[in-house]
Amino acid sequence: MHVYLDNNATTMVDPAVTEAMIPFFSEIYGNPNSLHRYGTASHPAITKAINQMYKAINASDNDDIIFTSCATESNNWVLKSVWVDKILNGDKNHIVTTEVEHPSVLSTCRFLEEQGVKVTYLPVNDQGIVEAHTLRSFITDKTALVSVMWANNETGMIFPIKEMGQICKERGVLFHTDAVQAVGKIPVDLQNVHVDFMSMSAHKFHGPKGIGALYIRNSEALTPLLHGGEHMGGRRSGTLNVPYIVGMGKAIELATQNIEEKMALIRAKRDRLEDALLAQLEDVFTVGSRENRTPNTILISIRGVEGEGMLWDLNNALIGASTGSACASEDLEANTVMLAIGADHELAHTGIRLSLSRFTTDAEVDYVIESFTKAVARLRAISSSYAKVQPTPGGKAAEC
Ligand SMILES: Cc1ncc(COP(=O)(O)O)c(CNc2co[nH]c2=O)c1O
Repeated sequence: MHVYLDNNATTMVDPAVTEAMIPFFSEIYGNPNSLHRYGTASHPAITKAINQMYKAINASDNDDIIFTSCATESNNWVLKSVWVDKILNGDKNHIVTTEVEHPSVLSTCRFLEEQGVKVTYLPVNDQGIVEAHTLRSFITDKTALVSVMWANNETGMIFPIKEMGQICKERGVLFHTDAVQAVGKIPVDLQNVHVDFMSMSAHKFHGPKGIGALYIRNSEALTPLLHGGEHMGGRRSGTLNVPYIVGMGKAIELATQNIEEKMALIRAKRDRLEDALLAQLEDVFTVGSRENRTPNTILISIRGVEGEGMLWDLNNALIGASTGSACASEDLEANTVMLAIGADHELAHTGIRLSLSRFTTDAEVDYVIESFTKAVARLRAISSSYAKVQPTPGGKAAEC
């Protein structure tokens, strides 16, 4: 049985999305900027996709939603262009973000530090999130932007974006959220949450890879990252990727339709899997409370079992998962998020991320429970470092 449980990395394109995209590869393929019929023929589909995007996040007509090549571009665009607009050409010099952002935010912030920008990386608590109130003491009159992810890609932990957006609004500071792991997984209602910029990525909710978007509230001015061609009203140049725009619109419509019902179905499977692993294995714990986690994600730490080794054992059982930790040459890097929440270095090497989707079946969950527990037993039997630790009083290793 093949089981794909790495949906936080990327998802399968929903067959209905593929079907919607196909006509725009070889039937309606004109350049949308062309004035002739072959170009204008794609306009209704582009308009429909844009409307699907607006509806899915409850954006208002005054807002902009600009298609990009990916969320990495969207994140780079906001950070670098706020730097140009508010720091190079303004009186600000400071950006606030968190320690556990995606590399497309963290690496861009480190680049900006090399250009002289002051960047504050907010620490996370033992749940892996930043509490909203801590933001207040780090915002200064020189702060140009606060950038905090809506949900973390490794833990699934959901950040208090509504509260943080309110603080930024009160202080007159621009607020960006990388919502890649939230859109299509949990409700995102921008009439109810104040953000100035929001990054999205289609391949996280069963759309194609290579298309993302940036939401801009009230069409806020933002220097383009890409110039030339005046596409998207001059906000982002480059010939529109019509099939992928159509795909993103269809995917976000499907992902957000009856989202509460979809969340409940995915959460039930995730919780059954998590409960079984915690019940059947000793010296394991999962990161973060389920109540404050995206419904599809488990980050489980298995004492005495190297994450990469577990990954390959699962791979041999035809199960696709991830560790979240990057391997560098023969030295494995510890999971940075687990280090950030306070796990010791040994434990931070043992994280396995399991991320389900609406296509995950009960039979697949049963197969993963059986395969996962067998793999742990096999690897612990040959582990030189695993010494059965005394279970915490009252039984299993506590949830972190
Ligand atoms: C929070 C977050 N932001 C940005 C990105 C980048 O999006 P893209 O540029 O459209 O691909 C990712 C991809 N996250 C992951 C990619 O692989 N494993 C992951 O967790 C992400 O999880």
